[in-house]
Amino acid sequence: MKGGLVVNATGAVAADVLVAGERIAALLVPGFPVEADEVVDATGKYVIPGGIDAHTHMEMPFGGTSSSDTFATGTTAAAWGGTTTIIDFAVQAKGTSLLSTLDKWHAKADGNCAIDYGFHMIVSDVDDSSLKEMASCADAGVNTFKMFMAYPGVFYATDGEILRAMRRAREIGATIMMHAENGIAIDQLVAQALAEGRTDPVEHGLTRPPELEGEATSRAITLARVTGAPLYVVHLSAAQALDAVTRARDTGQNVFAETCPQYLYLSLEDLGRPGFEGAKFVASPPLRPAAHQAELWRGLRTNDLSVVSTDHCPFCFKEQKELGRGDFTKIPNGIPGVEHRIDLLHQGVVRGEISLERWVEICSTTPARMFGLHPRKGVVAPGADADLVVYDPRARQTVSAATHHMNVDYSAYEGMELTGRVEVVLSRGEVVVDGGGFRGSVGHGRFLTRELNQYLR
Ligand SMILES: NC(=O)NCCC(=O)O
Ligand SMILES: [Zn+2]
Ligand SMILES: [Zn+2]
Repeated sequence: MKGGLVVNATGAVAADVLVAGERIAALLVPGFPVEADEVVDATGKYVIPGGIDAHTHMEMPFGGTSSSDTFATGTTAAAWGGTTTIIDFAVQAKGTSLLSTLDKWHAKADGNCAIDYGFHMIVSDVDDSSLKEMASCADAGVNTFKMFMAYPGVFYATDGEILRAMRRAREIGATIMMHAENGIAIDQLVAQALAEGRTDPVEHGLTRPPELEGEATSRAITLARVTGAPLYVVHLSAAQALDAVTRARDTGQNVFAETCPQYLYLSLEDLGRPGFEGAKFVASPPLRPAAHQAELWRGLRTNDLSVVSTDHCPFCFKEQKELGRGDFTKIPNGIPGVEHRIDLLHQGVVRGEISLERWVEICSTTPARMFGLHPRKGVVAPGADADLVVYDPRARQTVSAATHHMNVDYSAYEGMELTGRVEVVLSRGEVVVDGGGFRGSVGHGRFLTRELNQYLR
């Protein structure tokens, strides 16, 4: 790979990148003579480590349907967008074991991914047997466990259950990931809305106010402090929640948080689009009033938000979001985005919200460290996997469902004009995307057993 500007979280340098097999062999002074079978011209472009999307939901069962990307289609779309690793959520169905859940997710994903992948585990039953099995999951390379303070009757865990799981996480060196919304209070607001005949998609946002995300985030932080467990707050959307994370981090507590592109670029106004259009934007936590966005960008700059993941959870507008016409509570929750995270965050660089290095850090390096993949992933350096992206910072593109590769019939970012585009993508040394074409193969992606959170060492 010749002529590019190699951008790592630690700095940018003009260098040629020599790949041998699946790994990066050397960074060379530009033009240093070397024999190579194939040369990728990166002149005038950035060479960055492949993106790591630490929060996706492929083929995820939800409300009687399933998210519309399979591991094959979703990981292919991710590759198009410069993401070379995903970490997806295995979902424990109530009454089943964590290890059988892992088997189930392996059966879906193994041999079907175009890029490398790992799993987190959603714990739905907090009982003696699940708590015991958390250690076996960690041994199997899955040491991050998501819990929900929302969705009573489905995934919801009580404070007592959260406390127990956190104690166990602390014991085995695992991290608890939290969906922090006060689901009990939300259910009351939802019941009131339905009783008053308020059924449109915008009600999804109005019945999940940001204060209830702030409250749940504070509570999760308190429980984590009491148990000494590290906490990773997923899909943080509200300024109130960010305040709580900032305060905890200022005291030195091991609290980390991610946000998602939808919370940086979309707002409650989108949920309120005319007719049933708003259903395209239903996810939990909901999109917030636009004023929250500046706070989230601030959090990304100050590292109070450490990671940007997509929470990619696509449901087709025509057949799946439709399930909630006339009752917003039945709209499957989730927004597609795995293909556009790198490009959307690059707009932050273009607008001066974040530096070039910070873009790489939040999209690749920190997720690699947070989820035990560094230095194999997340860095352009000798010895690392040759997961590389040649990024053209000056190309222009318009996002559209007509041209995206995700298996979903709409784009939440339809018509958005972006500066910058992924040009070439390598996954472990194989060219998987080259200009206008996909050259990868489903089945190339390997399961990644993950080590401990490297911020805790
Ligand atoms: N976020 C969302 O609405 N759907 C995916 C499941 C989750 O992350 O809570
Ligand atoms: Zn969640
Ligand atoms: Zn999610």
